[in-house]
Formats: sequence, structure tokens, C-alpha cells
Amino acid sequence: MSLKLRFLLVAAALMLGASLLAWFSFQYMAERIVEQWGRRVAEVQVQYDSARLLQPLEREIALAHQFANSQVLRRWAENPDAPLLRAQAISEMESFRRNFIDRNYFVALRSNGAYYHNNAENDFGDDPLRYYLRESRPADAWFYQLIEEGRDFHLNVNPDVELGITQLWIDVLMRDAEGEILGVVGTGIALENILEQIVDIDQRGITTLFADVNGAIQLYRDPRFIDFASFVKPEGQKRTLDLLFDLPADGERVMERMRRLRDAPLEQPSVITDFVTVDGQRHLAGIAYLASIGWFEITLLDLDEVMPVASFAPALGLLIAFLLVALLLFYWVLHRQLLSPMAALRQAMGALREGRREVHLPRGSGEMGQLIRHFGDMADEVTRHTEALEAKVRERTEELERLARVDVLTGLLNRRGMTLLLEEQTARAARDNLAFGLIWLDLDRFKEINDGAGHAAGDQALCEVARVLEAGLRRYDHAARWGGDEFLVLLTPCEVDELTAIAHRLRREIAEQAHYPGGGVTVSVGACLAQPGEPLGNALQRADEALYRAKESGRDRLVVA
Ligand SMILES: Nc1nc2c(ncn2[C@@H]2O[C@H](COP(=O)(O)OP(=O)(O)OP(=O)(O)O)[C@@H](O)[C@H]2O)c(=O)[nH]1
Repeated sequence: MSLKLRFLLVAAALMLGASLLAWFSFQYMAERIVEQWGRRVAEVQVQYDSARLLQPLEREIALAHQFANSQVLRRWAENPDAPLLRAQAISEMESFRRNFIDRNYFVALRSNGAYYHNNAENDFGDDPLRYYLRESRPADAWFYQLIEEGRDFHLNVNPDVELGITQLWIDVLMRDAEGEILGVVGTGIALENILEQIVDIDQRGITTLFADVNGAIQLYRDPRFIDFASFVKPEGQKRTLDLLFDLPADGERVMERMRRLRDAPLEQPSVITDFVTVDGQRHLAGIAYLASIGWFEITLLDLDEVMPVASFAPALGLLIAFLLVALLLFYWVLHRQLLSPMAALRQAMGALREGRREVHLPRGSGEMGQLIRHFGDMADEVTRHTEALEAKVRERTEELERLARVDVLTGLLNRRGMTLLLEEQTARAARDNLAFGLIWLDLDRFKEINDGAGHAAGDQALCEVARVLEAGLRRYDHAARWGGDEFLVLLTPCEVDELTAIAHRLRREIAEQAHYPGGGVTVSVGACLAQPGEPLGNALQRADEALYRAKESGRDRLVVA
């Protein structure tokens, strides 16, 4: 895997790790923010929802209390059959009816169970006696239960079977001067209106409901959950908050919070918040106790709906974009500062390895620049050394080649050197149609010199002959030690007279000038004129035969083939 790819993978992995960390931190922080914000909203919403119910309700309750305290009404309740008192009472009832918000009232008398009611349409203005309550009738249980419990005030969400309406009833006990209960009076507010104005408001993600001290649901946007006439129901049959929550533990916790709120001293926070699960969604519940009506207001906030974490998506998008730009920037800097110079450096190293001298080095800064400069110096040094080494090798090779062609004892060409020369000359002679001369010289009785005066003297005799030959030749002629005590001279160009003259002269000069510690040296000489185109072997054989004849005929003489 290339360094570039490795760097990129490491960088991408780091970025990914950082992104994941950022994402989880972001989610954690977003959830905390939403939660904190949700708690504030829940507190405010609870108070707002409570106020919306209490504002109209408290006025109605106060009016209902006045209604129950009416002297006219109380006098009549004590003597329900007195016509004058009845007429006054009905007039009083009508007067209150016009003041109640939904323009209706009810008066139920304990003495005879008579139930009086007139509605907003004034349908029963002339004869408000609607029916008689009966203790045996379950629908009338509310009346008897209230009297039995002696509750002076009670809110009751209850359908009136006789009247065919479902209302939030404000029930207030009417008592005589001694506190004896005379009946129950009050008014009803159409449940529909209340639900519409107070709990079924169109606020996305916000659910408002009211429950009594037992957790029985009193007002909720879905009437099926409302626990109608809950105070007359036995425990266990009530529609309580548990119905709304997915988890039983949520219901228990909310009930516990409600008890805490009801028993709390006034300075304690009037709203408690807690998380509950409703319809599979986590909701934040805000709970407040409305002491004046004995109910609890519960606001459920679906945080995903009210403040979805997704609304932070632009911030996340920005974060991802930033990370991507950072990755690109990182790659760009990495490429420019490291990868690109390194690739060029690698290329330069390859070129140097292949022996190319022109190495183009990249530019770089910092440590990379230093590395490139050091490499450049090293490359120069290697080039210098290589060139010096090559020159030395060339020199040595030439020297070896020269030595391979030279006889080490005499310094003349050796047999190999002379053979190369002869081959060249044979070719040139054929090309230029020129003859060349060959003179073959062999020391006479050399064995005797060796044996008599010693091998060193023999060597000296050989060197002497070589010296005389070299001194006696023309600039363009060549002499070689052909082997042992034999010498070969090449004369180029050459005619037969010239050949004979030179051969004579050489034989004579040797006899006169070549000496060794024991005396002089003579040579026998065979010469021939090699003709243009004549094979070298042939010419050499002719010279050799001439030499043989010179030896045969007494030595120290010349025979020309
Ligand atoms: N000192 C010395 N002797 C050599 C060298 N090379 C060959 N010889 C001797 O040269 C002698 C050559 O003898 P031959 O040419 O056979 O005979 P010769 O004694 O010269 O007699 P002819 O040629 O018949 O006159 C031998 O004894 C070789 O050992 C050398 O480099 N140095």
C-alpha cells in the first residue's frame, strides 16, 4: 500500500473518529439542551394551561358559592313548598343563570330530592323542576355521595342522563345557618367547550390534561379517557393516568410526584417535571397542583415534535462540511509538503540507481527540504565517485590491454600483440594492394648461453637483441618477441630490396651490438615479402621456412624466401 494511500486512510480514519465523537457529543449536548429547554417550556406551559382553565373557572366557582349562600334560595330550600318562596327562588336562580358563563344552573334539594335546572336557551324558565333524584338511581349517586361526604365544593365531569348533556359541573353545598346541608347548587360548563378551549388546542407536540387527586382523568382531548363522575366510582374502576402511559412505572412515578406537590409547602416549586413514555414516544411531563379546584394539571411535551433534534441538522451539516474541508486541506498540505516531494525524491533515486546523471530534484521546505538537499549532495558525491571509478577502470583496462600485447621481459610486442598487428596489416595490404615484409629472427645456440652463462645471462641476451631491433627499425615498423628466443619484425610498407637490406642490417647490428656477460649473440634470419591478399599463415610459413634454411645452412645468416 502506497504511503499516500496509507496517509489518506489514517487521515480519513482520524476524521471519521473525530466526526463520530463530534456526532455523539453533539447528540448528547443537543439532547441535554432540548431537555433543559423542554423543562422550562413544560413549566411555562403548565402555568399557562392552568391559568387558561382557572381564569374562567374560578369566577364560576365564586359565583356558585354566592349562589349557594343566597338567603332567598336557602329560605326556600327550608320550605320548598311555600309558593312565594319558590317564586322568589326561581327569580333568584334566573338572575344567577344569566350571570353563569354557560347561562345555566341547577339546584338539587335535599329535603325532597327535587332537581331544578334551566339552560342557556331558557327552555325551562317557567317550570325549572326537571325531575326528582332517587337514591337508588346510579346516575344520581353524585348528589347523595356529595351530601354524605359533606364536601362543600366539587368539580364533577358527568353526563346528565336526564338532560342528555355532558358537562363540567361546579357543585357547591348549600347549608342553613347551623351548617345543615340543604342541597347542592351550581352550574355546568359544556364539556365540549372546555375541551376545545382548554385541552384540545392545536399545539403540536403539547398535550394538556387534568386529573383529580386520585389520578382519575377529568379533562382530556379524547373523551374516552375521561373518568366521568369519578368520585362516585369505587377505586379500581376509575380511568386514571396509567391508561396514558406505556410503562406502569411512569404512572406510579407521576402519582408520587402529584402527592408530593399536593403536600408541598407553598415555597416549594409549584411545577415538577419528569420523563414518561406515551404512545412509544418519550414525553416530558410537567405537573402542577391547582389547589383552588383540587385538580392537577399535566402537560405532556413530545420533545421530538416540539424541538426535534433534527432541527440541529444544519449545525451537524456544517460540522461535517467543516470536517470534509479539513480533510481536503490536510490532504492538500500533506501532498504538497510531503507526498509530492517524496514521489519526486523516489523518482530521482530510481534515476540515480539506473545510472542516469541528470536527476531533477523537487523543491521542499523544512525537514523535507533538508532531506532533499542532503539527497542532492549525496547524489553529486555518488556521481563524482562513479565518474572517478569509471576513469580508473578505463585506465586500468587500457593498461591491461596494453600489457596483454607486450612482452614483459623485453618490452617489445608479444606474440598476441604482433598477431593482432599482422591481422590488421594483412587486411590493409589486401585492401591497399601493398606488400609487407616479415623478418623472423632466432638466436643461435641460445640453449648453450643459458646452460653456460645462466638463465639470467640468457635473459640479458634476449633484452639486448630486443634493444638492437628497436633501435634499428623505422618509425612505422614493429618488432615483437614471437616466443622463446625468436623475434618477428614487420615492415610496412616494404619492397623486396628494402626487406633484404633491413634484414641484413638487423642481423649485422645484433652480431655487433648485442652482448651478454659471456660474449656476443648472433641470429639466424628468415625473411619473406608477404604479397597483398596472401593469407597470414602462408606468409609466416614462408618466413619460417627461410629461417629454417638459414639455420640449416650454418646459422648467423639471412635467407629471403
Ligand atoms: N634465458 C632464457 N632462456 C629461454 C627463454 N625462452 C626460451 N629459452 C631457452 O631458449 C632455448 C632455445 O633453444 P633452441 O632454439 O631449441 O636451440 P638453440 O640452442 O638456440 O639452437 P639453434 O636454434 O638450433 O641454434 C631453450 O633452451 C629454452 O630453454 C627465456 O625467456 N630466457
